[in-house]
Amino acid sequence: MEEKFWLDKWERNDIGFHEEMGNPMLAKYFQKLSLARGSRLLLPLCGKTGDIAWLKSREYAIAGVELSEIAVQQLFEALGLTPRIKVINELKRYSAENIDVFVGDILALKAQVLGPVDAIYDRAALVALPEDMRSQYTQHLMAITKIAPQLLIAFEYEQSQLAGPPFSISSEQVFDYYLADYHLKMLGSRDIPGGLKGLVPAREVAWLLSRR
Ligand SMILES: C[S@@+](CC[C@H](N)C(=O)[O-])C[C@H]1O[C@@H](n2cnc3c(N)ncnc32)[C@H](O)[C@@H]1O
Repeated sequence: MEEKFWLDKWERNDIGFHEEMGNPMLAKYFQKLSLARGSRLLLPLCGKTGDIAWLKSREYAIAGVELSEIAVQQLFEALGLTPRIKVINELKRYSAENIDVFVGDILALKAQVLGPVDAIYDRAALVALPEDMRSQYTQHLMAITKIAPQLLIAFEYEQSQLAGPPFSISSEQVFDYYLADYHLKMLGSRDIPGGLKGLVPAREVAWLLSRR
């Protein structure tokens, strides 16, 4: 997907993927990451997800990365936080207590700029990227986090029935991207009520990725 595709979506407020109240699978499976309070989580391609408020209210620290500055402004507004804003090379960093969100392409985020993270929470990030970008994304994500454990939430559906994004990610694809570096466990799945975009039967699948 071109950057413009996503920036235009945020301009038009065409954000059907956004879950104001957060994702139910986060609440269900978060404890599988076994993180101590105060741990820092990276949310790649974070949009303005309600998951951030859920995590912050439980005293976890957040690092997010998002292309759209509109999304990041709206996120800080929703959290009731006034950001400190700093330009760091091609990125902008919006920060407040226990939260840093980088505005720009995740591929431009370097490990030293991100800082240490204890885990990754990927909801609708891997599935947002077309196949030809995914290996670069997964390799980069592992490189900047030293292969931090992940809770990954992906969609599975019959790809021929709908053009992504979100794209369908099969178990085989999850293995292809991550099996060399992580132990993979499918934690569970749920049918999307009414189907994806109300059109195609689909399920949301939660995976736990633990460093080998
Ligand atoms: C499907 S949305 C998911 C957002 C969020 N994870 C959620 O659950 O609501 C994908 C998001 O990734 C952002 N995005 C797409 N490509 C990106 C990139 N290369 N770097 C950073 N963010 C990106 C888009 O602007 C969009 O907000």
